[in-house]
This record gives sequence, C-alpha cells and structure tokens, in this order.
Amino acid sequence: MKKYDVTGIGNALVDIEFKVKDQFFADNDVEKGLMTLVDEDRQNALMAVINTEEAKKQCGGSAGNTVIAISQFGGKSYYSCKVANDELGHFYMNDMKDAGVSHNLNESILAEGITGKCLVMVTEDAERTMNTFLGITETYSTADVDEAAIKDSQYLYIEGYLITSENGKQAMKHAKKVAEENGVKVAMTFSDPAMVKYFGEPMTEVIGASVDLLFANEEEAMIFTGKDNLLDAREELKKVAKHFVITQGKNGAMIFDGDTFIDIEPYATTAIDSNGAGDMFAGAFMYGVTNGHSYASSGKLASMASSKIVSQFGPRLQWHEAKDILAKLNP
Ligand SMILES: OC[C@H]1O[C@H](O)[C@H](O)[C@@H]1O
Repeated sequence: MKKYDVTGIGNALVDIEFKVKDQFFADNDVEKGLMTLVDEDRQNALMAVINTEEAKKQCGGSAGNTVIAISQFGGKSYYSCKVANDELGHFYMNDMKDAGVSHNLNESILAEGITGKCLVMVTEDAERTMNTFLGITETYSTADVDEAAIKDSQYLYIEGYLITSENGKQAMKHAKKVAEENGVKVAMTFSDPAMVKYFGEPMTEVIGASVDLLFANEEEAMIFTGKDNLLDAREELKKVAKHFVITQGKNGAMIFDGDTFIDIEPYATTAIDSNGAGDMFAGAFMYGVTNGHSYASSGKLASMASSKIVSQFGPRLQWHEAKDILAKLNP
C-alpha cells in the first residue's frame, strides 16, 4: 500500500487571475492564448495597469492544480516544488496545506528569493492567457526532487512547464528515473502548446523510451507529433506513451487505454474561464485510476470535473463541488 496516489513535480506559482477585454492585449503587447515567460519588471508593469482588488489570488501551477484536484476528490497527493521565504511563499505553503496536499515545503528551510507568480488573464471567450515570472521556481532542480515521496507513490506526475530550464529538465529526467527504478508509474503533461512548439526536442529527451500515461490537448498532440490531424497524431503518440489522454475542449476527450480508444463525452456548459481545465481533467482522471476506477469511468469523472471548472472563474473546485461530482459518478 503506497502512502500517496500521486506525487507531482512542477513550478510553484501564485496565480493572480483577472478578467480583461481583448483590447488589453493590444494595448499592453501581450500574446493571447499562451503562457509567456516574463521578467519581474514586465510583470510588475502589467500589475500596475490592472485592478488587483478584483483579482483572485490562489496557489497554482499546472501540476499544483492537478494535485489539489486529486486531494479534493479524496485522493492522497504530494507536491514537490520550490517557493521562497517571502509573503507569497508562505501563502503558497499554507494554501497547499489547506487543500490537503502534502508537500516538501517547510518554513525553516525556505530559501531567500522571490516566489513565482502567474498573471492569468481571462477574456470573454473564456480563453486564458498567462504571463509568468518564475522567480525561485526557475531554480527547481534534481536536488529538490523528493525521492522518498516518489518511491511511496502509485504515480509520479511531471509538469511539462519544467522544460523551460536545463535544471528543470534534469529534474524531470531524475524524477522519472527514480520512479522507474522503483516500479512507480510515470505520468506527464505537455502543459501548454508553447512547450511542445519551442521545447519539442528536450521534451522528447525527457520522455525517453516512453511514459505510462501522457496528457495533451489536441493542439499539443499535433504540434508534438508534427501531424496536421488528430487521427495521425494519436497513432504517433502510441510510440511515446503506453496510455494517453487527448483533451478536446467542448468535444470531450479521447483516451488510449493501451489497446483501444475510448471516447469521452463532453458535458454541456457555458464556458467562462478555461484556466486549469486540463489540470483538472488530469487530476480527476488520476484520482480515478489510482482509486479503482476504470479508464472509462475516470474519463467520465474528469469530463464532468473539467466542464464544471470552465463554467466558473478560477482553476479550483469548492470541496462540496468535488463531492457532488463524485456522487453523480457513483449514484
Ligand atoms: O495550467 C494552468 C496553470 O498554469 C500556470 O502555471 C498557472 O499557475 C495556472 O494555474
């Protein structure tokens, strides 16, 4: 019996999420729809032109959102990450604890520096655009990987955003090696189209021979495989992942269970904010597969949960919402 269902590794970022009009991007020279890395001055300049009082502040990061989702459904998750000894670092640590996620953060060992922050800009079409200053999480390295937690988990979950630095890439490879040497399954997410567009080669290097479970959206699947249609892309993905999930937005998702493809129906909703929809899908799905559900049932749970997430502002469910969704899955 493992202590954790899933141990995640990824960037620890405090999200400052707010609504903008499309004009905001033109006025402030921001590229819509992507995650763009920025320096602290640039982020502060953007902060100066938004109404921060209307913004929502929560601990985030792609894998962070996923391990929180696992916890909210009743799973046991652990997050191996890095924040600084500053106000946002303490906020992050406490928010993770309140979300029921075990972690490697400890007040007495937080390093000096600046905690990473992500400005999440949400437009009326529910699209999310992110400008991220990584701060101290940019130094996340092999030394920060919690090997004991990985060994005591059913799955290691690797966030694709770590690929932007050499030390992040080494941490991904090291964590994967520790997992594989100890019979722990390896799951990975591409995180964002920009990660496979600009870091396709290092991403392939991290994947190595294969991963057990891969999460991608349609755009990421096609960019990574170099195919211009999903049918070809999904055939190519079989070469690098034993099982995989391709999320398809309002069209649901498809799962490859190692043998056949399973179509997952979407749940109709009015989309408000797509931030964290993929993270929620992965979290609900991994809760399912580590807690005795079939791939089809886990996919259904994930589809219900991610449709709920896009219907509201922010990447996290309320605890009672997670409970309600589970109750609908197992009436
Ligand atoms: O996937 C969404 C997450 O990615 C970014 O890292 C933000 O923190 C946001 O919460």
